[in-house]
Amino acid sequence: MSDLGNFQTAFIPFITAGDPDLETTSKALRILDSCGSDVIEVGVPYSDPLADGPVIQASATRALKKGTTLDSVIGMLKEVIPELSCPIVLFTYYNPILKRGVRNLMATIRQAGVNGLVVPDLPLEEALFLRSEAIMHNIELVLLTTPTTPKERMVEIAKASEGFLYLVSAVGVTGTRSNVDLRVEHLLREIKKVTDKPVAVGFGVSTPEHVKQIAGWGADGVIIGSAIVRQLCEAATPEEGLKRLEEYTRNIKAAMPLR
Ligand SMILES: O=P(O)(O)OC[C@@H](O)[C@@H](O)c1c[nH]c2ccccc12
Repeated sequence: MSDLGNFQTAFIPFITAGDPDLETTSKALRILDSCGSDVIEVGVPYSDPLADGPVIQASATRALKKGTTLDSVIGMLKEVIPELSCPIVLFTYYNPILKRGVRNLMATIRQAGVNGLVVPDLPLEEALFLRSEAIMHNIELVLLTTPTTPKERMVEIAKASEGFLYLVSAVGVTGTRSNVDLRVEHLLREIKKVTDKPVAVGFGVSTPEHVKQIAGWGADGVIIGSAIVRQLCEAATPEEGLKRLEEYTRNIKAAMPLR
């Protein structure tokens, strides 16, 4: 994944697996892929998503109520990944990994065809252990840095992150904001001084204007989660949700500037 969109700022959508159901998720993955997503983050629903705002929390709750588990998500991915052209990054909190066992998880997701992993609540001290296990299984562990991460810690995170670096653009939880935090421009400049790895910006992004602004500041990729999840969950039926998803994704992709 270290070659995010070479000629165009990369579009990285996030989707909660199992909301409204796993069959719709697999159809949504095909749509996101065919509409030109460069990487897709697939979220494993979790009961205590501390970093998530109301939209993704509600999405995880619905998926869990449908009985979605780490195993059923991996089973669905194993089916659909061979039909996709873009890499898949599994998104899970740390607890389900510890319960399953790090080595077992890495081997299982690799075998399913997953390329990368994001663990939002992973402490940096434990990231290095997880990173070595991930590398052994040819999985890229993507790390996150935030507007409040101290400079020296951000340098360590940038060095250790595989694939790309996730720059969280805003303090707080996920969820669409009306404006992108202007500090992102400075943060991107600071990060680009210490690493040549691609940097993708997420949190609060939802409109073509946001995307153009972030790309104009030099981001290699833009991550959109809550606004993607809303296309599906605000629709009356899964079919209508998939139509809304396709329309929204084409809109955003069209706004991605060439670099
Ligand atoms: O929902 P937003 O504001 O578009 O932000 C992306 C975010 O959803 C996705 O990357 C993500 C989902 N859950 C997370 C938890 C922590 C960090 C990031 C995430």
